[in-house]
Order: sequence, then C-alpha cells, then structure tokens
Amino acid sequence: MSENILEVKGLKTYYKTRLRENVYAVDGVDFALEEGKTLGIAGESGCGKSTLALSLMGFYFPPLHYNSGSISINGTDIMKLTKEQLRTQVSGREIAYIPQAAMNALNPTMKIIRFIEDIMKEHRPELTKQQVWQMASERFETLNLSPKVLNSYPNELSGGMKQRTVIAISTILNPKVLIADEPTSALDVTSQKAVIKLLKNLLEKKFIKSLVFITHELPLLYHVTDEIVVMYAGEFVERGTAEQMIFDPVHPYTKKLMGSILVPEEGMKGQKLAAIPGAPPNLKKVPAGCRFADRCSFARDECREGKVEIKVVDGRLYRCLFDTETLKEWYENEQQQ
Ligand SMILES: Nc1ncnc2c1ncn2[C@@H]1O[C@H](COP(=O)(O)OP(=O)(O)OP(=O)(O)O)[C@@H](O)[C@H]1O
Repeated sequence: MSENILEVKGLKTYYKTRLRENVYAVDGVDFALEEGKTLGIAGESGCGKSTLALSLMGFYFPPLHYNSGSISINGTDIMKLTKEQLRTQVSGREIAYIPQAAMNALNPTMKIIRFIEDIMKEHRPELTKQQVWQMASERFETLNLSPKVLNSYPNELSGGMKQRTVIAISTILNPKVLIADEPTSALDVTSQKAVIKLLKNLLEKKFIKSLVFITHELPLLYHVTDEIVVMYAGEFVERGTAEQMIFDPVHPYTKKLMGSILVPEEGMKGQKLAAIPGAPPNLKKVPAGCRFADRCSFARDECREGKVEIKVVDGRLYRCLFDTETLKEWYENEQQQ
C-alpha cells in the first residue's frame, strides 16, 4: 500500500490587514498525497492557492497567520516543530516551495553555482566547493540541463532556462514534496513543455517523491497531474482524477471553470466557452452557506442556509448539497437551452 507523503488536516490560515481585518484565505483544507503522485490545485485568481502553498511550508510571517490544523510530512506534523527545526530540517529537505515568479527573484549578481553553494553550506557543510560543483553538474546533466549554466549569471539565461534552473536548485536536497506555484505561467509553449518535462523527470528519477502543481489553468494540469483539486474562496470544492475533473466535473464551479477555458486543448475542442459571471465572495466575511451560491445558476434557498460539507461519491470529493445525478441532469438541460 502506498504511503501518504503529505497529509493536511483542517488547515486554516489568514492574513491580518493593516486595518486589523482578517482575510480567511485558507479556510479548512484537508488532503493527502501519496508517494509518487502529483496533485494539481486550480481555481480563479484570489481563491487562496498561493496562500495554501506558502502555508504548507509551515513558516508564518505577518501579515500571514496560522490558525489551526496539521501538516504532516512522512508522519511528522511540521506545525509542532520550532522555527529553527523548520529551517534546518524541513525547508528544502522535506518540502520545497517554488513561489510564483521565483525566476525573476534570483540575485542577478550571483552565478548559479553560488545559489547551490549557499544551500550546501547550510545543509552539507562537510562538502568542499569542488565536491559541490561536481554534485551540481552531475545533477544538472541528469536533468538535461547543461552544467555550463552553473557558471552563468541569471540574466544570461532565457526565461525558460531560468525557470528550469530555479527548479533544479530548489530540489537539490531531494525534498519529499515539491510545491510549484504557477511554474509555467509567463513562459512560451515550448518552455512550458520543457518545465513540465523537468518536473516529471524529477519524479521519475525520485529526486522528489511527490508534486503539488498550482495553476489557474485547468487543462494544463491534465498533462501533469494524477489528480486535481479545485479551490474556491479558501476551500476545496472538488477533487478527482485529472480525467474526471477535466471531462466530467461534478461541482457547478468546476463545471463553469471548465467552460471558461479560453484556449481549449486537444480533446476539449467543442466545449462551450463562457466567462463565469460575478466575482468570488469577500474572504473577510465569507457567506454562511455555499460560497459559490451567488454565482451558481442552480442555487436554491437551502444552499445559503449552512456550511456545505464535502461529499465522497465513488472516490470523488465534492462540496455541493445536490447528488451527482441531479447535477448531471441540470447540466444536460442547460446545454440544450
Ligand atoms: N499580503 C496579503 N494581505 C492581505 N490579504 C492578502 C495578502 N495576500 C493575499 N491576500 C488575499 O488572500 C486571498 C487569497 O490570495 P492568493 O494569492 O492566495 O490567491 P491565489 O488563488 O493564489 O491567486 P492568484 O492565482 O492570483 O495567485 C485573496 O483574497 C487575496 O486578496
């Protein structure tokens, strides 16, 4: 039986604004990820994806605050560790995070090898500079990146190469979980494919044991991940296999998200394209009932009455009061109109 590398239970984190208001960006998230698996997290802008990614690292700096919940990596709840333990034993070794636009944050005055030397100074101080060079060039070669890159400055590299280099640096300690936040956005299609190939390569070679891939583009996840989770207003609203989520979504929000895809990929041609009318709720004061109700064409009075819990049907998870048959019927009727 496969083991859960990452297990998150009831995670709640929030921002405290300068006006002392709380923004409940991650509001009760539960999920597990098995060894060797990839999980995609999708959703519109502002639904809490990046905050979740950051929160999973266990570090909280104002304005982000931890409220409750656990984050276990290989059975150890990292929320029970001290900041020092997190820094020295967890960050980069157990879990690594590549934030959005990380490639633009590389210090332009440092050669690529210097970033790796800095990591090794902290985690493998016994290695000489020469050994670090040897190890880094072998790793780059295995990942089809030229070791010459190690001697370059960030600004000498193309966008796609810079992004692949950032990924190679971030995984140099073989973290069990890699969280990549929008790693392909702002790249051309060829560079996007190269980044995805690199991520798959890291998994195949077991340099990482699991991958969380965040994007607001659902179809991209089809090529990368085993499973997809859709997030809305700080909560997960649906989880299923990539196939199910793209071609047979259950939750009205996932359904609408699929319909809003502007560039249909192969196999998705002919899907009706539409923008999702309305905006997500204000995360400072979330509605008591279904958070999607105000934008859902199928919402009834009861949807607004109380918290809607996640349902598990045939291994799929979704957060809606209605059963899958009813929803399917409604979708078919809507399609015919
Ligand atoms: N520093 C901050 N202070 C206060 N609120 C914040 C801060 N950063 C993000 N938020 C709010 O938290 C919520 C979740 O934002 P987050 O960036 O996690 O969403 P996202 O799904 O990653 O969006 P995107 O796809 O645009 O990156 C939003 O309402 C956002 O306005």
